[in-house]
Amino acid sequence: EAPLSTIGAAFVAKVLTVGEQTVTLGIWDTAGSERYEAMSRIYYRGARAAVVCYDLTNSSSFQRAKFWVNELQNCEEGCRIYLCGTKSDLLEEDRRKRDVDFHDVQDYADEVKAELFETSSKTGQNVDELFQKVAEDYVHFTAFQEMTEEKGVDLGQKSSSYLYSCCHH
Ligand SMILES: Nc1nc2c(ncn2[C@@H]2O[C@H](COP(=O)(O)OP(=O)(O)OP(=O)(O)O)[C@@H](O)[C@H]2O)c(=O)[nH]1
Repeated sequence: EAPLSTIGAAFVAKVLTVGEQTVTLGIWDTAGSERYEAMSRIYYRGARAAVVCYDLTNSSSFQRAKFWVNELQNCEEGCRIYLCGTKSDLLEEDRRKRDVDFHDVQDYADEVKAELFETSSKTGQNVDELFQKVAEDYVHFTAFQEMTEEKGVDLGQKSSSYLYSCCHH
């Protein structure tokens, strides 16, 4: 069956483990099309991470992904960006289907300080790895930053309540 287009956004929570901690990611799947542009903004406001997807077999989708990366960089300081090339299964079938060069995207990712993953929702390739990285980065960078900046935690103290309040144990 053909999947339906996203109208507005869909939400899913994903629970992951990073070391000793359990992290619950709240994931909004927003529509990438121009038609819903204004609506998508509502959902990524305040986001700590954004997975910007493009189709590896369609170079214009990568141009569109760059638009969203710019948006995020301009509007959401503190939002980590993950570039996600989709449909990698099609490239395994036929390499000639690749329309977006891996190294070009890697250079761009370095430039905008984004991570890069090539995934397939059909085979599941690299999907868990992508979300695991999002959760790990959240724990390593964002949670720590928020804990020190917003709560003014004394770094000399061994434990803080912030991580406990934002992550389940
Ligand atoms: N072969 C293959 N096809 C895929 C993959 N992911 C999505 N597709 C196909 O690509 C088309 C679009 O997929 P969607 O997941 O609806 O794409 P989207 O960008 O979320 O679309 P909107 O919800 O309208 O924003 C569908 O026909 C899917 O079957 C994949 O990993 N491999």
